[in-house]
Amino acid sequence: MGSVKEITIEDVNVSSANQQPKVVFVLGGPGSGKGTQCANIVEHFGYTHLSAGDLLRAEIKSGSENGTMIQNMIKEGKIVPSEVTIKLLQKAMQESGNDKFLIDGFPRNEENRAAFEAVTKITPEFVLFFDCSEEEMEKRLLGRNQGREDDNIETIRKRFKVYLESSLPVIEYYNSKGKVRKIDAAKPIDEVFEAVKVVFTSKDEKVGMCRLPRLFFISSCFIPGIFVLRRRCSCTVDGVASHLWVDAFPFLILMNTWN
Ligand SMILES: Nc1ncnc2c1ncn2[C@@H]1O[C@H](COP(=O)(O)OP(=O)(O)O)[C@@H](O)[C@H]1O
Ligand SMILES: Nc1ccn([C@@H]2O[C@H](COP(=O)(O)OP(=O)(O)O)[C@@H](O)[C@H]2O)c(=O)n1
Repeated sequence: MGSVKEITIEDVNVSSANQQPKVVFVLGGPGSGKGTQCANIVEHFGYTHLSAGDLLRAEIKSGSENGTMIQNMIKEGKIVPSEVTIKLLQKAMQESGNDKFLIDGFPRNEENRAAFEAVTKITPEFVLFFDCSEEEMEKRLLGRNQGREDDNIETIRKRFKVYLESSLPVIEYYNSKGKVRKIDAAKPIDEVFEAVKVVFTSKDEKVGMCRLPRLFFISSCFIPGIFVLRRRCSCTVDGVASHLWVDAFPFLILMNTWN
């Protein structure tokens, strides 16, 4: 742990100066489908997927000095101290070369949340919350077959308890700030992704042309039309322009609100 230098937000690779990395937290119970949907989001929307659990498991494998502690915590379904997980996340962000991140399975408790915001000064764009019943999650975890030490019924029950007691309050915190985008994760994988796509392409989340420039852009398309109409109708510029504006105004408003 001591070998990882303290990284600040300035160290994280961003596409342009003074621009904060865009972070989406992906939360939900164990087995709700976070990892599965993150893979789809990466493919369609160009994010880098950072799974806190995967980073911790890689840290165990690397033989780091924290390995045994992390392994014991995961076996017990407990939450690893924030300091460890945040350093792994920061290092992965720095090495990615991207500026858009899906942070999956983090923050898992209030300590994770507050420490991340304090250290990185990053607040998430939004929180993608996969809502699923325990019964369905248990079935999925027992059938996951990835050889995970924590996918046994005893540890699964402990993870559910930690999720209810520590992770749900974090989701509630972001909900009170209007940041939660809730997805019904009990549906089949394709249907869940359809709902996810709606979130990522909605006009509130999309990074695109903002309203005012868009209005000017659309309006400017009408200027050549005014001259064509004027020639055809041989009437004054003012006359044609006022006609056009009156007729086109509702259309322009519609275009400007449409994504
Ligand atoms: N919508 C779904 N319906 C059925 N099975 C799913 C669905 N989403 C994921 N799974 C399966 O459930 C298991 C857990 O999914 P995973 O994405 O690893 O969950 P998480 O990252 O939230 O723990 C995997 O075996 C995965 O293939
Ligand atoms: N922020 C995090 C994320 C995971 N973890 C640990 O890693 C385990 C597995 O997390 P995960 O996100 O890979 O898997 P799921 O429990 O979501 O299926 C958790 O049960 C915790 O023990 C943690 O301590 N802190």
